[in-house]
Amino acid sequence: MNPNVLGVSNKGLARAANLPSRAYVTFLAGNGDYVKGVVGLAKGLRKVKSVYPLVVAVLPDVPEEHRHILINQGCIVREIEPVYPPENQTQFAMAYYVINYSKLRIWEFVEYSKMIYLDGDIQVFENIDHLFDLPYGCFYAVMDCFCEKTWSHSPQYKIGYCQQCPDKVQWPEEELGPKPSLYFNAGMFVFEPSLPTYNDLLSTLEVTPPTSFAEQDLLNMYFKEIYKPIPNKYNLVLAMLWRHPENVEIDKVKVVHYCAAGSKPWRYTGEEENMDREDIKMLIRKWRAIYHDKSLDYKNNVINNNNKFMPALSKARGGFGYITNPSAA
Ligand SMILES: O=c1ccn([C@@H]2O[C@H](COP(=O)(O)OP(=O)(O)O)[C@@H](O)[C@H]2O)c(=O)[nH]1
Ligand SMILES: OC[C@H]1O[C@H](O[C@@H]2[C@@H](O)[C@H](O)[C@@H](O)[C@H](O)[C@@H]2O)[C@H](O)[C@@H](O)[C@H]1O
Ligand SMILES: [Mn+2]
Repeated sequence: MNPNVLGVSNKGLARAANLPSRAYVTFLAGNGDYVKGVVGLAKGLRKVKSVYPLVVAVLPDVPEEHRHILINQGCIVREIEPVYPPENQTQFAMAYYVINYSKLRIWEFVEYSKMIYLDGDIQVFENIDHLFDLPYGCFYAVMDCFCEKTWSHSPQYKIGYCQQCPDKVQWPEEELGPKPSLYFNAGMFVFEPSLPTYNDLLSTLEVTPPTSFAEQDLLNMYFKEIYKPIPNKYNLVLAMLWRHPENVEIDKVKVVHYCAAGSKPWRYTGEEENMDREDIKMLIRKWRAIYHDKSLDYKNNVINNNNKFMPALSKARGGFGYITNPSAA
């Protein structure tokens, strides 16, 4: 019986069964090689024994074959419609950033009370399930860095100011007005799906002129009042290694974000600037070891649990590596 017919949502079922309705979520667009990033992420979460499923929000252009690869890796694949920004002449920092507005659809996944969003070019090397227990009502993410060329359009970059080292170059308030609010990298964040927030986000998008970092700029503006920075170890933006090494304790890093130019592990050649660094090569090796580890494939991790209750829910909960009955997956 579909729980909704009973007038009880999955979230209601989760509460009734005292199960937290939580999940990781990532975003996949196109028929290119980012699917390898998502497979790596799926296997990485399994390696660290996360108890929550990974939902993959896919655009319609993601081919069936890629969707099956992800389902066979234990992911919950959800198709979303694209979200486009208002007509604009913006030069995004990267032309493809325009598709990243579609990430905003994940606020519609209200069967989950809390989700952790992770870009497909992220890897989780240590369990971060505890972040789901952060207090409700805030938006948690790691602060970004303004020192890469991708920021050359910004006043911060032009004067050499970065929030990662706010005392190095003082922000000239009299000349440029108040210091910018803390700004997060939108490759990883802890959030609460909500239809009112979703509808308000999309309405805000319709009246907001697009800017260089697309949905990342919009999210920073929208959640400014409730944004709470979390430590860099939860989303190591690779540029931090050469821009702010004093802020990085590599042995304590739990999550690595392969966002620097040339650092996508599935297409890494080592030719781009900074890509011949020993720490980069080590992080690429770590990612590839997980990606190629067959023991981390979903089929090798099927665990029957005592699915005595909530068959609908347990399927919805679809543990990550914890399968109720394989045929139901
Ligand atoms: O062709 C693409 C480009 C991006 N993405 C998704 O959008 C996210 C954001 O893009 P990206 O990570 O390349 O941006 P960066 O963090 O490097 O600026 C990726 O991680 C993927 O999850 C995708 O699926 N296909
Ligand atoms: O669409 C905008 C994107 O903006 C962010 O990427 C940027 C940002 O981190 C800069 O600070 C870096 O300099 C740059 O390399 C990196 O690509 C997010 O990682 C990505 O998910 C997405 O939101
Ligand atoms: Mn990314």
